Amino acid sequence: MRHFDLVIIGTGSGNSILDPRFDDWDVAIVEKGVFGGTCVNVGCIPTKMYVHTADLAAAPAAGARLGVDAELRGVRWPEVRDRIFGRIDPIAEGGRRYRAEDCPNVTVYEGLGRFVGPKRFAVTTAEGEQVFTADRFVLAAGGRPVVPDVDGIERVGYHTNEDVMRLAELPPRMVILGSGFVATEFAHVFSSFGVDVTLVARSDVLLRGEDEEVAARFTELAERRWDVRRNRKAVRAERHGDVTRLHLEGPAGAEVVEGEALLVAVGRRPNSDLLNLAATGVGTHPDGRVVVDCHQRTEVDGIYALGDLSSPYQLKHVANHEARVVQHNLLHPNAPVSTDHRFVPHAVFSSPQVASVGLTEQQARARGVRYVTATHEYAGIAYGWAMEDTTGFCKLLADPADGRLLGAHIIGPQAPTLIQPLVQAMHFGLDASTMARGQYWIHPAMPELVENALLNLPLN
Ligand SMILES: Cc1cc2nc3c(=O)[nH]c(=O)nc-3n(C[C@H](O)[C@H](O)[C@H](O)COP(=O)(O)OP(=O)(O)OC[C@H]3O[C@@H](n4cnc5c(N)ncnc54)[C@H](O)[C@@H]3O)c2cc1C
Ligand SMILES: NC(=O)c1ccc[n+]([C@@H]2O[C@H](COP(=O)([O-])OP(=O)(O)OC[C@H]3O[C@@H](n4cnc5c(N)ncnc54)[C@H](O)[C@@H]3O)[C@@H](O)[C@H]2O)c1
Repeated sequence: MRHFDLVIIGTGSGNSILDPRFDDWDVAIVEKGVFGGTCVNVGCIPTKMYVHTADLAAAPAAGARLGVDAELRGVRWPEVRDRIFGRIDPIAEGGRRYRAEDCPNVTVYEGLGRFVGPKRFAVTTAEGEQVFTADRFVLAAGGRPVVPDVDGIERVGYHTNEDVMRLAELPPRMVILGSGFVATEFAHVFSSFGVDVTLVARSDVLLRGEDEEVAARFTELAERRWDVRRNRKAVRAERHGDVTRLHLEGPAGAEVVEGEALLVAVGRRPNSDLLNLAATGVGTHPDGRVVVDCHQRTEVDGIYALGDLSSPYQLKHVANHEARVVQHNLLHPNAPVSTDHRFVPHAVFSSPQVASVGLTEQQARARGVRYVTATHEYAGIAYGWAMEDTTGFCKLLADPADGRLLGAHIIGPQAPTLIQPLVQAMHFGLDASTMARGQYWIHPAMPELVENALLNLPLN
């Protein structure tokens, strides 16, 4: 039986571990699907290529308020789709070819893999079952969309992020089940392209993980744009010809929403259940995440895990960071480094955009943390006037004792870019007053939003 120095399961973030320092290691890479994983193929990259295109499609409608009468004449969906995947698909194929043909120390196994004993792994490939052992494993098997338990849903031909970006044509109407990142980003994309979107939320607000004021503002704005059904439970799905009907239960009783397409976006679960981890003794949390310590080590010596398989964050920048930690710890097991998950930011590329880092106000309250808070609106800065923005704001929470930031939340144009200096301040322990007063802020640029929010904090 073949024995490797290292086996990597999953070619998303796991594939980035191998660099020239591993050239004298005998390595196997296992992939059941498309090379490159979620981010490049069905996640971050294509969605943001669609979001940018959607922002352009939505711009004419936004111009009227400013006295510019532009018109959207159409969106050439097949062209948009083929442009995007014309860039994406060759990356996956190139990545596969590089590992399979140009890396002499790497053996690629294409197929579903699982443990069949302690540090013993089997892959079902086109050539049959391959079984091998290794000293070290990196589990980077990611996650997959959750499909809720709704009667009939398997029969109606629902979509997920894995196929909705490749639709043959735009449907006239789309029902989106869910109200988080994926639901609100695709609602923006498809509605900007002219699709009538109905969003079905189980919760009272959309983006319920955000700071309460941000979630409330986002929900209010979403209701102006989409048909939003909140506090609804989907109970049954059925297909009539080209139309999918989703039966809901809500505060006002039973109702039905319908569309030519149904997109399911109710969260993702780790792929740990595919790996038969019990055979090698790797443990999982009740939600399926692989248990790791601060060095990304599982409970079994020599087996590491990273990314969506083990992380509560399900974000690519977190998976990348963890992959770098695993890379170091494979090379230097006696001097391991730890992951730093203190200030993990995220952004939702919907419309409006949302970005956040650190504690929300409801978390600060629940944890009994002492905090002061301040808000500044885009309408209160010069560039916000230029845009005639009336809905966006930046909200900060800070520690009254030392002025350090505890949390930052932005809803509005360029939020994912505007938040970055606040992420930096939190990481490097910069207090709000020094950050606001100790540097120039370009006038009249958008970061003046952050400057003013910092100055508004009631600190000594
Ligand atoms: C629609 C969407 C948009 C997103 N946008 C963003 C964004 O803008 N910013 C952001 O930070 N994050 C975003 N994310 C999240 C981000 O994509 C993930 O956090 C990240 O890609 C996880 O990387 P990973 O390496 O852990 O897993 P993956 O990239 O999912 O890689 C896991 C790989 O393992 C393979 N695999 C699984 N099980 C097995 C097995 N048993 N045998 C063999 N192979 C196996 C899979 O086929 C897959 O290729 C988005 C996610 C989605 C769904
Ligand atoms: N911009 C980004 O960084 C980005 C974009 C997309 C996805 N992601 C990552 O992918 C993960 C998955 O995204 P997601 O949007 O699928 O999950 P999510 O956790 O963001 O949102 C899922 C939503 O679905 C709701 N829900 C759960 N079950 C439901 C049901 N049966 N019916 C109706 N609603 C239900 C939940 O209340 C929740 O609000 C995210 O948590 C995020 O980490 C990130």
